Amino acid sequence: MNATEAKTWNKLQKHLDDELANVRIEELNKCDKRSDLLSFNFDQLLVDFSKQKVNSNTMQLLFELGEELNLTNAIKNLASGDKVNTTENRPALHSALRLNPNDSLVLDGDDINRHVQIELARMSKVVDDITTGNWRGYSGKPITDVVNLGVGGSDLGPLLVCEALDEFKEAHSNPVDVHFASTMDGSQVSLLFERLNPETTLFVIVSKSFTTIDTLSNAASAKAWLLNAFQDESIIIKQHFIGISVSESKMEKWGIHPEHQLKLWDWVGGRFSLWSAVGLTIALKIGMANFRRLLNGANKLDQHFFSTDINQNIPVILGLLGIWNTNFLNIKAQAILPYDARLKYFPDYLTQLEMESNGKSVTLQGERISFDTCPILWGEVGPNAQHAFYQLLHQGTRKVACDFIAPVNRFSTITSEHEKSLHNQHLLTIANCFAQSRALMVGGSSAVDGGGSSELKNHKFYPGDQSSTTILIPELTPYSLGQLIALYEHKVFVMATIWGINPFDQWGVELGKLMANDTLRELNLDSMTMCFDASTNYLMNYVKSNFATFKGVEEDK
Ligand SMILES: O=P(O)(O)OC[C@H]1O[C@H](O)[C@H](O)[C@@H](O)[C@@H]1O
Repeated sequence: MNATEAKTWNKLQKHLDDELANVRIEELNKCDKRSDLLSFNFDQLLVDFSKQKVNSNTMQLLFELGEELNLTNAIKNLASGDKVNTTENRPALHSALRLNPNDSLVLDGDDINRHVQIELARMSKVVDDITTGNWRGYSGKPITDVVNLGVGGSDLGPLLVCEALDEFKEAHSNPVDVHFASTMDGSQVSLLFERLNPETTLFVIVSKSFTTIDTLSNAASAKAWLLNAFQDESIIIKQHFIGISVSESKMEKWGIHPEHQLKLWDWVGGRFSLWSAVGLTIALKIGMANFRRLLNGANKLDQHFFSTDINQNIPVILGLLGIWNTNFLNIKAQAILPYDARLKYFPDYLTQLEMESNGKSVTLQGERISFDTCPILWGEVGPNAQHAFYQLLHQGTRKVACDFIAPVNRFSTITSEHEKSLHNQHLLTIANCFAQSRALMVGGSSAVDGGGSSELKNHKFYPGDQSSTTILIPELTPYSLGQLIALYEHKVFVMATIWGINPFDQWGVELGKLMANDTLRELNLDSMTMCFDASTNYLMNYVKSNFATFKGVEEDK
């Protein structure tokens, strides 16, 4: 059944028109009992939905919509390894990557947790080898720097977690610095080549498919850079490259030594893969024990998602409210606003997670859909965004749903003046977080109204009534971060289920890649042999005829 054909869909529309269309969120918050209905506490998470434009009837109807569209069943199917990724005919079992070591999950007669645990043990050995100084570069020196070469899901997850958990850096006997290079343009690797020492640099080629040109071109440049320093290719590849992929044969073909190949499985989507060996750089930075804590946090949230009734299920509610905002309140944009600079990559991570998963317009049955799916999602560290795009949130013409995210405790050990000052900075940040969500809700003009004529007052008027959710964690730790990420993973699935789309494929990224092949071939020719469209022809001819150096160079074999 198409979402809009659900009886409850129409009921929700009617409920909005009858009960809420002319009610401001601020009005709804005049009831003290609101938090009983809309604030949810689970383990490390406090999720407060009370600044959403809903009342108890809305919630009831949203749960009914979930029932009508078989949400509980869909969750069960996801958890048990059904082939929910229908266009690729496979399960989506990222939750299996964070099972407890003694759990079992049988798929096609095979306990897949056994494979997961074996791979984690292999990953742990690699971490040990590197961080104890056993792993040596070509000249016999221990590794000092590890570069993650990957893009999309093979970059954003590890990057987010490494940046967020920098304070959990483990004191190894041979500590290493981790770096990330993703872009195909070579800018990032070229900077690293200037800074790093080839003797002590190890590259981790992370690519689920091991065909992604962005990553393979960075890897080729890395290999060339190393060979420039030391000419024995077999030693360079063996001692300076690790591969992480589903495809052992492709890693093999590239030359990755079998012991330096770490594996994931095709039932892990790229943007859900940080929990696997794809998280090697995370484990190198924070240690295997902390990596396990990250998995445990996510696992705890999985258990909540898989076993809690939908009316108490936090990812379900987050997803259902996403549907309400998108399809009923007509809110087409979602801002992610962490009030902690350690979470600076969280908006980028969620941009891929949500937009690549749910940026779809075809149902699971292959029919075009007639309603909106994933909103445009973006974000920035909240306090900085206050000085950048909050103007639009407060006074623009568009509705934007906002997620405010903050750890409650920070800088709480106070033994010196500067720590006291840092602690106060944290309180200031939390005050801003709460004040901004409130200002977005209540709006008004009085507080900043300096008087003057009525025309002048307009520019000081804040319409308010912007919907937001506030998510608090006690503090940012591997465990709480695991829960936070898993919360959004499951929210994405909930929204996809209601919309009836497949969140686990990404066919939309293929066309541009194909076209880039022809384009590159033509750019390498002296004159064009193919006719593209007028605009592209013009651009191609412009660069070819005006920039003499603009052509490919033969790479040394
Ligand atoms: O891990 P890889 O196979 O190299 O894929 C890297 C990324 O590129 C693809 O084009 C997809 O858009 C992403 O979902 C994926 O994470």
